[in-house]
Amino acid sequence: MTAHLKIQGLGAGYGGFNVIRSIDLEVGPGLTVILGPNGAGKTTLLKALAGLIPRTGTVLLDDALLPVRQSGVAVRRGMALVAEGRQLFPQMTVTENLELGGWLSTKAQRAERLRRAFADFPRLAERAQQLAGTMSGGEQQMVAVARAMMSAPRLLMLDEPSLGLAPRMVDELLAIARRIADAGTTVLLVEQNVKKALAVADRAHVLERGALVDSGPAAEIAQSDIVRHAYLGVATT
Ligand SMILES: Nc1ncnc2c1ncn2[C@@H]1O[C@H](COP(=O)(O)OP(=O)(O)OP(=O)(O)O)[C@@H](O)[C@H]1O
Repeated sequence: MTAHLKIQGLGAGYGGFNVIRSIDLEVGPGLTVILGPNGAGKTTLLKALAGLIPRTGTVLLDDALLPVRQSGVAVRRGMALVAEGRQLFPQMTVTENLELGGWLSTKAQRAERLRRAFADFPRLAERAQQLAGTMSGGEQQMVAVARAMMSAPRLLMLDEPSLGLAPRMVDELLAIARRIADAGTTVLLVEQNVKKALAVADRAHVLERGALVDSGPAAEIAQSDIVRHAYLGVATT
């Protein structure tokens, strides 16, 4: 079930302007977090990987080249993205939103995955018939993650899942990401909650102005000067 992503010389941006430049990155099994300040290009990186915007360079998923700007192919190959803002259908129920996540699967697969989603997210099972738009921010984020899991991805990309959520909900969502990684799906997480993200991640990369400036095991990155000073508020001595 796990996936291995190999990115070489990746560039991407908007209207001819490259936001990210020549990124080399490997993402293996477990939970990998991308950290970085606002505007560093984290969302752009995930969008480029998902095939939603043009890119240069190569992206290999389990040694097979992923075509540019073909998000359907990326999904078929096992990649799922939970974008910032969740993008649920607010007038549809939780169940209907989840079923849409299984659009590429058979009816039987969809039923089995829905059963599993409700087992993994009991809070959603209780609210199966509730309209997604009436749920709390944290619950909506859970629906978005559960919906992405309906495609049984081997690589799950999460763009700031904890944005705007209360601390307890942030903990819950990061714990969900950890559980998904432990269950065998490779997870690539973009997160602003640096301390909490580093506590659950296996590996971390720091993106600044479109380039990677630090990479390593999460525990080491948590101790690195760049992260301690710029993101964890530790005063320079
Ligand atoms: N659709 C777009 N068109 C033009 N420029 C864009 C577009 N989306 C993002 N940008 C620009 O690209 C740069 C990187 O944005 P991006 O959203 O990737 O950063 P980020 O690291 O995810 O930031 P944040 O943490 O604030 O979400 C920013 O300067 C942003 O203004």
